[in-house]
Amino acid sequence: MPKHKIGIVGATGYTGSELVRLLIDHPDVSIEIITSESKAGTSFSKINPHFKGRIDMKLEPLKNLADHELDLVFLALPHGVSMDFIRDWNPDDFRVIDLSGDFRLGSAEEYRQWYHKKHKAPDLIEKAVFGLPELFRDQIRNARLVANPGCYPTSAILALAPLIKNEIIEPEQIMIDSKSGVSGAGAKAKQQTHFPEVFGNFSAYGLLKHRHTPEIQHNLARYAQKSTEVLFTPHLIPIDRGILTTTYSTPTKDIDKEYLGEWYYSFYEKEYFIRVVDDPPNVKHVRGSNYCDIHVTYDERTNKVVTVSTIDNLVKGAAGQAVQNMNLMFGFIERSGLEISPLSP
Ligand SMILES: NC(=O)C1=CN([C@@H]2O[C@H](COP(=O)(O)OP(=O)(O)OC[C@H]3O[C@@H](n4cnc5c(N)ncnc54)[C@H](OP(=O)(O)O)[C@@H]3O)[C@@H](O)[C@H]2O)C=CC1
Ligand SMILES: CC(=O)N[C@@H](CCC(=O)OP(=O)(O)O)C(=O)O
Repeated sequence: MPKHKIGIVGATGYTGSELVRLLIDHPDVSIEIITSESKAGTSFSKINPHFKGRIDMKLEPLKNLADHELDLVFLALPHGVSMDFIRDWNPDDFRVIDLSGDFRLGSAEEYRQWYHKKHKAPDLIEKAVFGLPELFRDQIRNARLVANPGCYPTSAILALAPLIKNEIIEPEQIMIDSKSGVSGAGAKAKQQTHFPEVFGNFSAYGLLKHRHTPEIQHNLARYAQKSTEVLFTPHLIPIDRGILTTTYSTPTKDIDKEYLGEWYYSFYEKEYFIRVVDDPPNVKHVRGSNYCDIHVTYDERTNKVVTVSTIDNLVKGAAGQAVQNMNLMFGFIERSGLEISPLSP
């Protein structure tokens, strides 16, 4: 079978480079074009010397996309920039997986409220499918536009879905506390992510107003068909990649700890990338891989269900999940190109 032709827009960024890393070894696709505006004309391996001899192709400007007959384009662009591209896109030309947050929420109004910008392609919001394969697999298969989830929402939604689906917890009293490595903030230099600011430091940010709050609420509600409310606090920690998320929720009924563990095992039994684990996982257990490790327990003293989950923000939290979505959209084996063992220690 001829290989499917793909393009990666924003290939100089962290998630774009990670897409290149995963897709050069994918058996069923060929990378036809990788783009950058600032580094167009430069070879990819010149910017990323670890790819020398692996992928030396030149970065091209976005406008060259039209010179290629593509089956699918990954957009690894900042939010706000993605919707400019998608606004002018003809869905009959190629399918799109957007790694930004532009199409993950429920409406243009919600987008304006949390992103503080007017949405430029509001009619496409409803047509986009939230690309969390474990929960929305059937819709992803037929989608022309997939909104790849944010990294924090991936770790939180996967940890909470079994509890919400089976009405084990109150869906409107959920606390979520997440910690992320610095690559979550992207490759562009910013003061908050500058080495002297981050090294030896640990800080909370985006308190009460981080845009992943509605993303988690909206997509959990969409999955479980009930309204949810979460209080989400992200933190920046001095590691390069990885996210650890802890959730606290109140049970709706008496809880049997053993039943809880068994329910998680059975809920994710067929999911290759979800590992339900007996002890709290750490970020090195998933580093470089597409796994999400999840631990669940119950505290009788405070009557709270607690989950701890970990992902690599650039893989299951971004590029790996995008490849998993592409595999579904093209009818490939879902884990094709993603059977990567974690790098720990
Ligand atoms: N980092 C992470 O862990 C995660 C990121 N995401 C999302 O994925 C997307 C990409 O993130 P990330 O890779 O971290 O970001 P980076 O800042 O590392 O990279 C952004 C890329 O976008 C390109 N770009 C920036 N502005 C423009 C523009 N105006 N026109 C065209 N190209 C532009 C840059 O190319 P150049 O400057 O070379 O032209 C660069 O290749 C974002 O929406 C982010 O929120 C989602 C989940 C996790
Ligand atoms: C550490 C850090 O800064 N993380 C990013 C989240 C990365 C991500 O998933 O962002 P999108 O929703 O924009 O795709 C942040 O909090 O903005």
